[in-house]
Amino acid sequence: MTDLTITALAKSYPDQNVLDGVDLEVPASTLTAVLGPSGCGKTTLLRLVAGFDRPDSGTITIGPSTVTGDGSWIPAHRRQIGYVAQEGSLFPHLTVAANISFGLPRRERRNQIRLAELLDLVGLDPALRTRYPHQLSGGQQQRVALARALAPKPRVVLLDEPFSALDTALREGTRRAVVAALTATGTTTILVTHDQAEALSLANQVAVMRHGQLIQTGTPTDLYRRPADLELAGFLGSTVILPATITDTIAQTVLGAVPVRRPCPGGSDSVMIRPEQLALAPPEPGAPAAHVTAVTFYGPDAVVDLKLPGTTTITARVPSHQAPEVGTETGVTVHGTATAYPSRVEHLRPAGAHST
Ligand SMILES: Nc1ncnc2c1ncn2[C@@H]1O[C@H](COP(=O)(O)OP(=O)(O)OP(=O)(O)O)[C@@H](O)[C@H]1O
Repeated sequence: MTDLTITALAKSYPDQNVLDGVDLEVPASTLTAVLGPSGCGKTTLLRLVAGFDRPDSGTITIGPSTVTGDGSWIPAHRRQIGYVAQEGSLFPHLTVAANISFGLPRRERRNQIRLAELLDLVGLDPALRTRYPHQLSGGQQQRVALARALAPKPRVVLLDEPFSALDTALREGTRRAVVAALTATGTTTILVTHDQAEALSLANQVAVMRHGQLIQTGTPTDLYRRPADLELAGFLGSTVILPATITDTIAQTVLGAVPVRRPCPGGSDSVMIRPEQLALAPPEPGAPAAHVTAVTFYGPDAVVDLKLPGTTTITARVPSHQAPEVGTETGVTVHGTATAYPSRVEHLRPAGAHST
């Protein structure tokens, strides 16, 4: 069941078209990440859904109600929406308990059981209830902000880059606590982020925004494995792009025959794989070997720069304990399938292959 539907939404400012025909369906009780670079229109989209701004055209429907468009306008406070901003949204002069209770209906503000439930939901120690925001870590503050947003049992929660101000150590635990609370309450959620790993790891559905349009919407695995174009492939992660001759569903590449996920309408002469799909092993006698030109150690894994016969260079990502020595020769095999793209000369190095 779809809980939130956005149709042909457009918004411009005097000097700029910010949203240009956005369509999005967010299924009930799921988390959709809207992913895009800074300035692409993510916050504008959230503000229109929340009812803080009006669009130029288009409709927004929450459950059975059209809240914007088709002659309807439901103000922000009647949309049953919770909003969590990047940082600093707590009232500095109120305790944790008072901040969270502020989100409760007036008759429930003294309900200590509900307050305890909300603290538990977001994984906060009840002892923190008497502290003020400046006495909390950034991660604790964001959990309080979420508890306050969830207090009135909203239909939809909007998260505007809620983890981006946290340092790496706090970010992971806070993300997990927030998603656990949203899942436990079955809340329909939109998260906007410019962080690919965050979108891919947290969301049920990812919608990628570019210049005010959603260019592809799908599950995280779909997007990562079958991005709509090579620019999006590179935005979502590192790529290995190889020239290929494709017959039916097999691509002949410098690394041998690789199965292709889907044929490319109009033909194709390049395929994309991810660096972690490359496995390195001692070269087979007679088989082409690659020369290891650099190894970058990242702890659990390592990035290995390889020069193939000719002048082609590619990059593999392997478990760090399997990384070969710089200067040695290695065999390279491709695991899994590749995605085919129409010829895009500008994405290829003069040598004919490329990895980012
Ligand atoms: N009130 C406004 N008046 C004029 N221009 C605006 C206004 N609000 C946003 N913009 C412009 O619209 C564009 C999109 O802004 P928006 O905040 O939606 O992007 P974003 O993707 O959320 O970026 P970020 O990740 O940096 O927050 C930007 O170029 C911004 O300068």
